[in-house]
Amino acid sequence: MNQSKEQRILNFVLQNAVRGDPCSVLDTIDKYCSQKEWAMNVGDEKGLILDKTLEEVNPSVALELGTYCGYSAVRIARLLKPGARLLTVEFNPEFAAIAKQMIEFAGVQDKVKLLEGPSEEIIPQLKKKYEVGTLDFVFLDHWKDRYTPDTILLQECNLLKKGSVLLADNIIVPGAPEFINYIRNNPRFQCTNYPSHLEYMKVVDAMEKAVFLG
Ligand SMILES: Nc1ncc2ncn(CCCCCNC(=O)c3cc(-c4ccc(F)cc4)cc(O)c3O)c2n1
Ligand SMILES: [Mg+2]
Repeated sequence: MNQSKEQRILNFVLQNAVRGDPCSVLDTIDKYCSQKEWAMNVGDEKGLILDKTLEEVNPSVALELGTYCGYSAVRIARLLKPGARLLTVEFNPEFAAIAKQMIEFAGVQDKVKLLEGPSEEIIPQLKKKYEVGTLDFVFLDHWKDRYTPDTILLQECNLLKKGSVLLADNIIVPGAPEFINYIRNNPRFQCTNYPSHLEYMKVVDAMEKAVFLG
């Protein structure tokens, strides 16, 4: 049974990156996915926008929707202050297994909790089952047509507070037009667009930041 692309990415990291060094894991994934096989990691260019947003917010509790191979989970966790934590949601069991190993190899497992399941099921469990009060930061990188319903669900579950920051990937490609329409016309959010490029490609993409005004 031949390997999946995600397994090949993990193996390349295990063989070429430095265990316990998150930056080397990120650089190694970027090297593989730009030179050998494209994959839907947020990547190095949009990754810098993610980094800058995280440094502004300095979250105590962060949520990621769509873990994939764990690239952005490692990227986020490496910037978290002591005691801060990331909850990351992935419903594909094969991807979750890959991401778990990636997160452990990078040495950020103590900061990251990987939750397996669809966001629509996990979000309503965050307060009681995962002892979340409110979320300081949410990275949306899962099904693009789930960005809006999950943003509404986060509000309904009282998981956002004044100042909570959402950052959404792939505003142009694959695109999240319904989310953009929802969030930019919602007076409870202050939006900022960050033009960029699709990971590892010369294709235009963008990220959208939305600050919850309470
Ligand atoms: N509800 C729920 N709950 C939890 C979940 N966990 C996973 N999922 C499903 C996530 C499925 C993958 C989402 N990501 C993308 O589709 C994506 C695609 C591209 C892309 C592809 C081809 C192109 F030609 C160009 C661009 C680039 C990106 O950066 C992307 O992030 C969940 N869903
Ligand atoms: Mg993405």
